[in-house]
Amino acid sequence: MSVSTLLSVTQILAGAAIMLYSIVRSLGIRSAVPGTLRGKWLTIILLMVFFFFGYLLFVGNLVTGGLLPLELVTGTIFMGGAFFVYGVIHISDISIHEIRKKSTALEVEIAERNVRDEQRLRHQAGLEQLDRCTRRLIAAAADSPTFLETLCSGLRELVDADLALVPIGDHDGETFTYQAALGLHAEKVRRQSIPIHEGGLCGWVFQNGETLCLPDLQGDCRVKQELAQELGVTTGLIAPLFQGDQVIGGLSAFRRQRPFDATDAELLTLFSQRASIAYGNMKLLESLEQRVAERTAELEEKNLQLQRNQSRLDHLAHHDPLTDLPNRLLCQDRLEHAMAKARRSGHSVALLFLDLDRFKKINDSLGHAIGDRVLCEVARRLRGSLRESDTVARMGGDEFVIVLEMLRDGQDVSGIARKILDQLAAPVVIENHEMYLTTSIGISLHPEDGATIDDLMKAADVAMYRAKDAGRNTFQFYRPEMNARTHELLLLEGRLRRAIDEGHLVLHYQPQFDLGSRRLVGFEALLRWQPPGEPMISPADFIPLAEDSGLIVPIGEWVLRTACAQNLAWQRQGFSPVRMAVNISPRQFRQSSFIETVDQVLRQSGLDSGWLELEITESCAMENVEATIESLAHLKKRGIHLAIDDFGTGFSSLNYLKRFPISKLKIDRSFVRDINHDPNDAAIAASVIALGRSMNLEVVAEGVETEDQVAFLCSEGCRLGQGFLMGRPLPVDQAEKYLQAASSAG
Ligand SMILES: Nc1nc2c(ncn2[C@@H]2O[C@@H]3COP(=O)(O)O[C@H]4[C@@H](O)[C@H](n5cnc6c(=O)[nH]c(N)nc65)O[C@@H]4COP(=O)(O)O[C@H]3[C@H]2O)c(=O)[nH]1
Repeated sequence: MSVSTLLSVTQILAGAAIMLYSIVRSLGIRSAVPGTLRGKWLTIILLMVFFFFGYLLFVGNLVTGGLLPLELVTGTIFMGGAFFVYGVIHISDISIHEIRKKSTALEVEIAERNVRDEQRLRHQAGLEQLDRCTRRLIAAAADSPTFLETLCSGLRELVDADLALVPIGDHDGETFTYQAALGLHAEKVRRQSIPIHEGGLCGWVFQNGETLCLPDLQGDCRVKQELAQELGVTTGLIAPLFQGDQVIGGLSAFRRQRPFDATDAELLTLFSQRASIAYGNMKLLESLEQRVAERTAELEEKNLQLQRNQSRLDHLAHHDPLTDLPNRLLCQDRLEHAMAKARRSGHSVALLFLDLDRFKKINDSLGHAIGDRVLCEVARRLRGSLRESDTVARMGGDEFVIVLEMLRDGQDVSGIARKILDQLAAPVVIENHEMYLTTSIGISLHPEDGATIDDLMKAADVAMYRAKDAGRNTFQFYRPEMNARTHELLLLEGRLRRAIDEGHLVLHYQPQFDLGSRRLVGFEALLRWQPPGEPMISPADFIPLAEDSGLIVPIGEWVLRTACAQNLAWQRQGFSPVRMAVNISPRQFRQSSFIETVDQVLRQSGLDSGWLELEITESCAMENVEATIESLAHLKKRGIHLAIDDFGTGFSSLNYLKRFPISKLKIDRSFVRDINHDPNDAAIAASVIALGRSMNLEVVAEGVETEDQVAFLCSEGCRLGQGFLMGRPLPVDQAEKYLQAASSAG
């Protein structure tokens, strides 16, 4: 066999083997072709070369008529065909494999891309949800509870949790409380306080301040397994809430299925960051609001206080602080309204002016504290006697005013005035002191007695003085002629002032005797007002006026000076010295300069103080007893004699009497007058005499007009007397006759 035949046979056999292999492989047997042949393009090019070469050989053979042996051509063609078959089969095999491979890779890629897309979508949706939740949070930032509830519901929606919890750290720093809880068994944990170190996942976040995603709770030591089982949750996610660097709470979410993943964790982290800021803002707002609320409350309280103070001030401005009755201001206001109403309705208004009789004595003898309580009691009784619509006001001191509205006639007023007198008649008992009060009431009516407040007040005042003149404890309606009397008094005051300046005042002297021996023992200086060409004016008519106007002070000093000078003059004329008694008015006695005045008068006149006797009335002595005792002591120290005048008419307390450094009591002439006819007067006179004797005091009976009176007085042991029987008050020249008689009698 030739080489070419051998080559052809070999080619045919190799081609057949390759074809067989390719066919078998194409039937499913894995290719054992070396990897280098697997290159698709290389295989096709090789096939094309072999096939083309074979074709050229074949065509060349045909054309040239057989340049090459047929076997070689056939073998080459067969070989090329085999390779072609192999190539085709192998390429298709390679392509299918590659396609399969690529398709798998593509599937994986598509799956991955889907997952990524899904995650991106979920992330995107989560972000949108996050924005919505954040907006809701900001909108809900009114107060902590609302905020935390909104936060919790946002958390639940954001990560689709079955249970959402918002633990917030407590003030103690040791515990936290589930301030909000939503979802599965939320009520079990809501408002529960738990120590941080026992707080499971929530406790963990307080300690670590990080987001923690636990796809599977089971077996994790940070989780309270029993609780997780009880709640039926399998996966958890928690993120911290911060304020500055400090963890102040957390957002925790749990699900029963579908483990939480990184997207959830990322969303929750973002949400917790925003929630931290919103929570901080809310807290700031809350504290601001609280401060505003506190400040507002403080201001409201201050405003209230201001209003209370204002109304208290208003009240004080219009009420008497002692009795809480309306004061003068409010009274005038009410009177004005009442008058306006009366003008419209045709009714009358009555104004009652009340002045308590002798209230000063209570005040002076029992002290101001008791005096004040008496005034309160009077206020209470007055208020109780009248209708609610009537006004009772205190004008000051012991003066009260009553305004009665809508009256038909004066008859109504008389009834009310009587009722008031009756009400006040009941004794007032304060601290064991039983006091009997009376009052004098002056009444004026509108429109009859005055069109203005001033006129009405003046009219009621004038009527009140007439009630006093009429014996007190009564009421008087104003009458126009009363004004004339007031006018008269005003004129009198003017004239008295002129009388002092022009020397129209003179002293008369009334002798005082020893009733037994009828020996002259002294004189009492008595003031007289002698206007030129007019009848003499009685001291009883002008002394009260002088007392009220204060003129009594200069007048009294003049009397003292004149009486001392006269007594010394008589002594210098050679008459036997006698004592000169001078009346001292209460106002004069209360002058702080009184002792000084007496000293000065004695010094200037040169009269020995032992020949001067000062008389103060019983009521004057009892006004401010301690001051009286002190003044009397000073006078006594100077050797001046002291006598209590009008004894028996006042309310002397024996306790005080024995403390007065006096030497004489003068029985008031009202008791002496009926001494022989009225057993009461006789008893009083006898008692005063006995009292004087027991206290080692001289007793002088005033107003002795009959021998019977002398006999009675002597029988009771009264040594001294003064009266028309033995001598009237006389001018100097006539008084001297008594001195002459006494001197000549030796
Ligand atoms: N019916 C009657 N009356 C008699 C009798 N004996 C004396 N009198 C009057 O009784 C008054 C005695 O004076 P008095 O009690 O101190 O009462 C005095 C005294 O309180 C006061 N008074 C008089 N002069 C002064 C004075 O210089 N200063 C002060 N402060 N008061 C004076 O005026 C009051 C009245 O003085 P007078 O009118 O002078 O009235 C005198 C006198 O005239 C009598 O037998 N029958």
